[in-house]
Amino acid sequence: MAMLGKRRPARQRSGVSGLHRQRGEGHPVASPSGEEAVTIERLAHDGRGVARAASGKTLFVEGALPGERVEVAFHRTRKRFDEGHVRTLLEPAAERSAPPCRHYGQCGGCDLQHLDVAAQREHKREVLVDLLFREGIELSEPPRLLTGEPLGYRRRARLGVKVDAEGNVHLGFRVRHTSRLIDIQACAVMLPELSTLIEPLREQLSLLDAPRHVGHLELIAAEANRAVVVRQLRENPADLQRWRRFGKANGVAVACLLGRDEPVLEWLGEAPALHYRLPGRDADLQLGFAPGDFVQVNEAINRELVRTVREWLSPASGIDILDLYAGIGNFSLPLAADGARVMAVEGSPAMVRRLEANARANALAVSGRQADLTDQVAVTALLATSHPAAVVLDPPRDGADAASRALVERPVSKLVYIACDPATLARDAARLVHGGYRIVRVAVADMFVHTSHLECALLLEHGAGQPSFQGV
Ligand SMILES: C[S@@+](CC[C@H](N)C(=O)[O-])C[C@H]1O[C@@H](n2cnc3c(N)ncnc32)[C@H](O)[C@@H]1O
Repeated sequence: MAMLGKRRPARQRSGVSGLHRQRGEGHPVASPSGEEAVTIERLAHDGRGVARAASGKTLFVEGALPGERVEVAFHRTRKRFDEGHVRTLLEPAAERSAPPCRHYGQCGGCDLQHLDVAAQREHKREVLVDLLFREGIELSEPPRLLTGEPLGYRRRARLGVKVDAEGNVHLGFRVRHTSRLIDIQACAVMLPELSTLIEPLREQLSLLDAPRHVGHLELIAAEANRAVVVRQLRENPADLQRWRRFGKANGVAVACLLGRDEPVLEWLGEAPALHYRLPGRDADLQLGFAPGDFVQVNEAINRELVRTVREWLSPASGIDILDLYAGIGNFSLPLAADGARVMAVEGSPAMVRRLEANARANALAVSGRQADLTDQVAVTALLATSHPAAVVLDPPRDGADAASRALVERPVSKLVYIACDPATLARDAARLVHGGYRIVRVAVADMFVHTSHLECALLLEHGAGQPSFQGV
């Protein structure tokens, strides 16, 4: 039986990771046009190509892939590295793929569309492996990949709204690294039923008295309906009336998030029942949510993630599980349906209420608690009072520094750690492994296809006995 997560002294590996160059060496040369031409050696964690510049410095190149010869346009010089983008593609890599979105290259949303999807996934696996390696954890098996459809997967998106000096209204996403908006007509990674709202929304904005008072629009697709949340910075009754008409004409629920400092949500019409479904042991589970609640953005991958957590914890025997950073019960409810007794802890009081309502609606005995999980004393107290056999930990990007310390102080037999930031996951995993846990399963979920972001999950075990890793 292989040990998946092995401790070794932490050391730097390569400085960058991901796909490695396939041909040529990284020597810089001056091209006939006088631009600097380089061969890309590998992909950085953020999806940029990495080469060595003529100056000897490391060069990060947006839009470049390992093995490619590219002419680079420099846009920033720093002390230890330079940054640029591809001016001319001299020799493309075999993995280069035609970006599926017409806004690629300008829109800052998807930075990996030029890379074949299978290679994107391989890169994401390597990023996680590399980050763990740098923390002193060497995996003996590659992470399991959880994949879904590469396009049309986003069930939520926030579009920026800006009015320029000429009074033209812009609706779209930010240009990478800037606050500028690029107008978009459609989005290839949004669910089609959301993407088709973009043009009607642009037209609607142009009809408003005060489009400058709209900060952004949030588009939400639920199981049975669609909603648009208008971030309305200052009230305008005539515009609210226009939004009501927009909702009726387009078959979407419209809400206003009104006010600057402490905005209040108001539905312009009957509040819709927003929910999504998850498979449960005996029947589907229905999870209600409200705008502002955290909801995993990719429904198919979320289902895979939930299925994986259930499989790893196999809670049919009625074990006690503590779900930390529980949201509206995305993991708590399916685990409770499998037979576990779940205590679910979440920081947002509104989401705790929603979680409890979801548990009641699905006839499941999940107890909800509100707590700040960045408080180590609070997490230790939760572990002491609930005596869980297993913990699920799904923190935001900052990771779970306090919770991982508490989990070392009061170990549990099984711990599933889910993360949208692999760097903070690797940091916390190092503490847990140092504190006596072993990594026995690893998964990378391609939740954000065509971007360099990744979701990942670890199963860690504590206590006697060898880990029972059986392959991916
Ligand atoms: C990545 S989401 C995961 C939610 C849920 N597990 C799911 O899969 O939908 C992280 C959750 O942590 C909550 N959160 C953020 N900071 C927190 C804190 N300091 N204490 C407790 N919960 C917090 C957020 O409200 C959010 O629901």
